Amino acid sequence: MGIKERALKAFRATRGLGIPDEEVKPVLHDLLEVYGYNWEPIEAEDYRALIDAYFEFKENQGVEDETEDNMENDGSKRPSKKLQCEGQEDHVSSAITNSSKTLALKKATVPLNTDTQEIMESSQRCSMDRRIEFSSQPPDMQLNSESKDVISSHLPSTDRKSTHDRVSRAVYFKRPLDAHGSSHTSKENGPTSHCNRKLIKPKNEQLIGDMACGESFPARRLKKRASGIGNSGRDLNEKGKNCSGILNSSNLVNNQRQTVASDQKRLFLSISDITKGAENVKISLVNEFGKEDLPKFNYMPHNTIYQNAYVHISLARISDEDCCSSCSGDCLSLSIPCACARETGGEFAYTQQGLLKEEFLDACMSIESGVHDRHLVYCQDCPLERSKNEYFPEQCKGHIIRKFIKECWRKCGCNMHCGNRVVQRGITCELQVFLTRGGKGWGLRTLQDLPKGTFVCEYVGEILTNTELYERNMQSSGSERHTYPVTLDADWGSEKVLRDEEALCLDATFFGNVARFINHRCFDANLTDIPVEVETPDRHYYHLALFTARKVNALEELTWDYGIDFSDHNHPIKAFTCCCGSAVCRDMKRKS
Ligand SMILES: C[S@@+](CC[C@H](N)C(=O)[O-])C[C@H]1O[C@@H](n2cnc3c(N)ncnc32)[C@H](O)[C@@H]1O
Repeated sequence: MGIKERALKAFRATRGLGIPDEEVKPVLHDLLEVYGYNWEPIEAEDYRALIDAYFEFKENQGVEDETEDNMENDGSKRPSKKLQCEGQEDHVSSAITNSSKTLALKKATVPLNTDTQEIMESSQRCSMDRRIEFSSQPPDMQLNSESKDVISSHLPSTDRKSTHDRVSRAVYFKRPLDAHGSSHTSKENGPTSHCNRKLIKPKNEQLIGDMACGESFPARRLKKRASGIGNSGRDLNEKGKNCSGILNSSNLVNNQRQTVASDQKRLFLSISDITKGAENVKISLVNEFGKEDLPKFNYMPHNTIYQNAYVHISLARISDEDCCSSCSGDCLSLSIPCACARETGGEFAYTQQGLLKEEFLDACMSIESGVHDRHLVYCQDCPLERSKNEYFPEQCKGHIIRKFIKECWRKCGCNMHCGNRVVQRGITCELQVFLTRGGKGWGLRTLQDLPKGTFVCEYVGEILTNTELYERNMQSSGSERHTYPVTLDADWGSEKVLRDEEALCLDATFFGNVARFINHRCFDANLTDIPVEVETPDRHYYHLALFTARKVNALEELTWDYGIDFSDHNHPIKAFTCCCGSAVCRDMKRKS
């Protein structure tokens, strides 16, 4: 592997912990010097030595700053830095001092070059006369074998006011359904008063407050080098035990790692993989503020039926018209779109690069925004309305007729690398759950630049009938309102009569994937959701895939317009006060 590639991999690893590249670069420089430009000890154990050196550096930097101030004032000695965590102090500095694994870094002889190229150059300049004292063993940052799962140990304490969506997608509702069968009347020219969105071209969101790692460690070059960067030999597990319930209340999965830094009494909590190995990629979680409990849910990479939902998956149900059995290889290389593409409106939705075609994406977004024709259908016997009561006193507000993507599947003759199989292959982007600022709780961000049309993840949850969701909501107390259900109503406009067990939603409250962390943004969200048919032609069940609506930069929060009508005061469930920060926020209450 080339040096550039190695440096990039190192940045990727530290980015996963919310550490900005600019800050880790000088540390990497120093470490390379220390290890005689041998990358192996740096790369070992997921860059443990580098991560530890970085946090050591941050601590020492703080100590240095304090010392310099103190010495200027009264000439006193450097105070020992103590870990402070929710009111408790942990004498980390003594652990560092007493450690037999002290790494004495010699002062950097290379200038503060901070780009990869410079790291390459200095790496190539490797000289042999460096006198280094260090232990080859990186510190043990891993939690012990008692550790299991921190995710399931805490309930989120964020203000989880109940939300709703009166139109379709992200519907937050609770209403009983006790009748079977429905008929729909298309009223495409009917009123579109509620939630009547205009098409607003998504533009770069201002990153106010949500680039958490950038804020915690300001992106500035490190002017001072710590004299004692390196292995501390500190026992983070011990520290964890001293650090309130967050770390000791549960067992952690072996490969999950928590880092606690005493940076101005701030708790820096990090979990390396909330998916517990269930996805193709690891998805980390960081909390730099220390004021939030961990989310409590079970990570699940695929939708799963809770109980009564009717989702019939069988090869026999897939007719010849619903698959491309005579294809082979990659369907995208065909001159004539295959049968699956014909289901997607006569052409493939994806490009050779695996992105959503711009025209397809724009068409989907314009349908949702209603800039052209909103394609609403109003049910005469809406599954949500069937049992009108105090929870749903109004008439059906209409459902958007949406464009579907149809992916190739098992009965098709093509292979798994076929370009018409994107969503079914799962998450490939580098994502991170982080604690947002400004009242939104946890959020999701990308750690890499994402071009427009990138598949990010699907919205995964328990498949519930609307009745089951209603019953769930009835059982939950006011403070535990479910705020994660999404109605699968993209095909409710068809002539098909929907039985209760076919009127479905996805609830990610207890079981779900990373999409449950995606916050709402009015109008100009950077993600959009598109229904995807994969394993069954029955469109009352489908996958809800989230794609980038524009180019999204690394570290930007990923957002999705839930479609909430904040002005609908009649709705039984009060929407949350929107803190999306969009210039076109629909929550007038918030604006005023
Ligand atoms: C699907 S969850 C998103 C993840 C959530 N922030 C968390 O901490 O788990 C939806 C909930 O997040 C919060 N939320 C999402 N978007 C918001 C926004 N723009 N303003 C305020 N709260 C928001 C609301 O409490 C909402 O009920």
